Amino acid sequence: MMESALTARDRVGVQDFVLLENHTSEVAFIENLRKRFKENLIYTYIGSVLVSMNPYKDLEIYTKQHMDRYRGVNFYEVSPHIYAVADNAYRSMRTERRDQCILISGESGAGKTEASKKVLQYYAITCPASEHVQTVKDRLLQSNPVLEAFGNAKTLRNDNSSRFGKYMDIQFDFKGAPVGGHIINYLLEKSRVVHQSHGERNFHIFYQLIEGGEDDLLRRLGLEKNAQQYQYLVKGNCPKVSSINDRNDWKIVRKALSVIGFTDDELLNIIASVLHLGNVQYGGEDSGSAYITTETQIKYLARLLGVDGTVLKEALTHKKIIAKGEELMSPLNQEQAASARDALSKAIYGRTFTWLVNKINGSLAFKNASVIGLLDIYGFEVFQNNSFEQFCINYCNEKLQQLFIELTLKSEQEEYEAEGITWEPVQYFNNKIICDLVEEKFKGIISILDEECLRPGDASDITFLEKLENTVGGHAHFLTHKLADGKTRKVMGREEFRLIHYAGEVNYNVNGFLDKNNDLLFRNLKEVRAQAATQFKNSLAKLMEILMSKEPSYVRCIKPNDAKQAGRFDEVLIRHQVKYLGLMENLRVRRAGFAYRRRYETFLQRYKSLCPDTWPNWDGRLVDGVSTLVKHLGYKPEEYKLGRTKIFIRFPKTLFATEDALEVRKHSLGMSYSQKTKYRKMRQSAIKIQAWWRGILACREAKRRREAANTIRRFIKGFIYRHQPRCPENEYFLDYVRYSFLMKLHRSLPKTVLDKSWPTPPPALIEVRYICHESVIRTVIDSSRCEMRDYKMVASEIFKDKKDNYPQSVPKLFVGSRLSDDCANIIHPSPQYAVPVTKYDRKGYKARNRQLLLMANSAIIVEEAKLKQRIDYSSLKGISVSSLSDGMFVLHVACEDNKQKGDVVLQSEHVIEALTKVAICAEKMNSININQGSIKFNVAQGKEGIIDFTSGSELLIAKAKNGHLSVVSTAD
Ligand SMILES: Nc1ncnc2c1ncn2[C@@H]1O[C@H](COP(=O)(O)OP(=O)(O)OP(=O)(O)O)[C@@H](O)[C@H]1O
Repeated sequence: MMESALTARDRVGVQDFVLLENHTSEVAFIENLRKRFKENLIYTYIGSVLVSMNPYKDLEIYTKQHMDRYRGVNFYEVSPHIYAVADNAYRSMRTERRDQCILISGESGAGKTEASKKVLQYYAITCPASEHVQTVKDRLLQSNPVLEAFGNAKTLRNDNSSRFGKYMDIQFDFKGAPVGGHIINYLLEKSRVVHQSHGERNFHIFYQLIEGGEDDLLRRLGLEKNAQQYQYLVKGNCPKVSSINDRNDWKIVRKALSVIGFTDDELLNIIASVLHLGNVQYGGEDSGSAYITTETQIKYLARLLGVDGTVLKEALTHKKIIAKGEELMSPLNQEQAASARDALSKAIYGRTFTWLVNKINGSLAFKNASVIGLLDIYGFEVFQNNSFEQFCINYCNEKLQQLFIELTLKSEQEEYEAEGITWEPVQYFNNKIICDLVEEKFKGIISILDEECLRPGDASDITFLEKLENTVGGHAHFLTHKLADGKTRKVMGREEFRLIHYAGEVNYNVNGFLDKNNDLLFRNLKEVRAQAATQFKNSLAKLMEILMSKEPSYVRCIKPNDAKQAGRFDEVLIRHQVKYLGLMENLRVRRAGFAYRRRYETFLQRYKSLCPDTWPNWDGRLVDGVSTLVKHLGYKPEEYKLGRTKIFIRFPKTLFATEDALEVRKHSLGMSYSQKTKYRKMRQSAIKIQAWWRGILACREAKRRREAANTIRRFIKGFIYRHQPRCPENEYFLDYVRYSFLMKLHRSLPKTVLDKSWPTPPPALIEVRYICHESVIRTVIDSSRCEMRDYKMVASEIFKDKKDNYPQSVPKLFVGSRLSDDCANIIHPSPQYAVPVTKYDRKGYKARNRQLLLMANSAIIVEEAKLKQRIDYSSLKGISVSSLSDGMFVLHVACEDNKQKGDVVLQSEHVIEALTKVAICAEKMNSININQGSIKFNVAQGKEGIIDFTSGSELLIAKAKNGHLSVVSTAD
């Protein structure tokens, strides 16, 4: 639980930044990140935002056990994790029936793709499934390697960098099973197809095909098994990367393509065509016109693309112009032809990518579903030289920040309203002003760019810059070299304009702005140009619309160093990202009012021991309990507010003080319950023995005084009658013997209940026998404890990591009998064990007065008010139970036995214990099925019933609309 981790806050930091005392201090923020990173705690919250540090090493935190730990539990009960975000979104979608989205941002290499993969895996493994669903799950998971092959590349910053923004919808049916998906791609970095910087590569698929492609295939495509042969693959001088195995990846991609349903080789023809296009070379005529010198390439291209070679040649050396209303083909010079060729390559690749995404969407399509969207998009990018791409990416981030602020403020405001707490205005920077500067109609930068492309005359990047100066020159967030003061001029180029984004200043070089992303070929140049940025603006607007309609969760990824090294915390780099991710602004908005809020029951449960009025239990209204508690703790009125269902605490220090007080209190409570019980038992037996001893002593004294004269005679007579029942003749003698025995016992009284060294009592003494009897009982209890320990081992084998409420059963004793909590059942082992249970029928009706009795070596008897149902161990065929934390279980009974009335559906508070005992008594340890989703069972006369299990906030057992028995289990 979040609160319990606070005790170690000095060492491991706080797991929610809202608990930082000085929440406006960037230094404190970074220090907290550092502490946690050092302890491999890569996840930290800012309220409900997850901050994730890339560990650059495999941490053991993504196992099935981890997934189980996060299933159906409250966000704050477990340590921060991407699974908590995934689970929270899933549960909100299920319970509130609202579409969700998870926005993952961060700079290249910060771990966005890994995070979205973890979310997908979480759903693939933990969500219920059917056979049909399995295919969809496979397709969803397999779409990843395909998209990565075509959309990812090795860059200097990340060996597997996504070179496109991705929004993916995962669609779930009414049962919560993933049944479909939909992907939208943004901003594919097409320029990479034709050019790569030093140390970088083209998209993975090219190398995979060349390295891994079968000989036949390569022959058909006219390719050689050598990446060095291809102009488009040699620019970065980096064909091989140690962390990438192209040959293996090829196999994975081929398999994934077939799972998604790509059977034809059309796709590979296109990939090969791009490589051939790259090798098309030009010569120059005297007139300056370009001609093609590489005929082989044209031959392959014509075949692979299914076009006429002559037409293709003309298209690669000419452009279409319209002169005096007539279409004419005008020859290109060598340089123009080369760029036309590259533009064609980019266009082909870009369209293939979109086609691929559409095809994947087709294979995943599903209607009428609830949706969780995953947006994985580059964070703010600031390089030495920033161009059109950075402009688009940063604009996108600006919009996402605007959305974040709007939605966080909105949800804070809504929560305050729902709780009846007055909203206090929050001071924050609203970046709408920057969004407007970029996107406003007619006056915004994008509109000006469109206009410049369309206007007649010689428009250029520089005229665009001038136009910007004239139109938005006075804007507070815009600057150019010309408009800047002397100092700023020194750090700005003449071809640059500066935008003061929410995250900081960025200078953009206008060079190429007009040309970027344009298909130069086959189409009217200006028409196409004019759409470039607007298209992006529109698709971004659509994305914002999609996101606005959903409830968002945020994951902010941070890269700890540029060297891709584990354990290295580069403070400068991290500070930079904290700034560009807007994390301090996030924190400010989240901390504007109250740092901490919890539901009354949770708060009271945790801290009730700190106030005598609320400890051990509070019987009144929860709000009054909390109010009494915090008053007792001395909270000042300005430190907290009580809402309808929650307490709001303004400062972390108030919570810390409470948590520290709890720690002290726990120590003072000291003695555990079991120690106390043991002590009490020992004390009781000592008192009993001492009382006897005192009585006997008094008796002896009296007798001595009264019968001194007869002592010897009585003693002898007593000895003679010693084997007789107590009578006047042996009374004196027996008392003496008893006295001596008890004296001996008194001198060496056993120190613990476990001590078995009781002296043998004289046979005739009833009282002493009783004492010994007790000792025997204790011995039996002890041995039964050993037996219970063995039972615990069996329980662990059956349930550990398989059933959610197994961990809760671990500290609880498995007692001999839960009905009569004394020793009777142990001494008279019939029934051997008894466990209280509730019996349910198919429709969810309960039977009353029930107990499950396990008879030694024979049968299970479910006793009810009117009838007993007996199940012989031999007819018990198996046991089914869900993997969640409910207490339902089904005893499957052989149907050929006519005496039986079908399977028995039971529920127990002590389900782990009950099933362990049943399994052991009936020797069915291997016949317990732990199911996810649902359990089928037989009802009398061959009818069938189904129990569906889901997790939710309240335990509920009821008949569902579909006739099934629906069990909603809670986390605890
Ligand atoms: N949670 C993690 N555990 C272990 N390693 C990780 C984790 N997250 C990221 N990494 C490592 O960091 C590398 C880069 O991560 P990833 O590809 O997810 O970054 P990204 O933010 O998607 O980058 P880009 O924007 O360039 O695509 C991964 O290949 C992996 O080696």
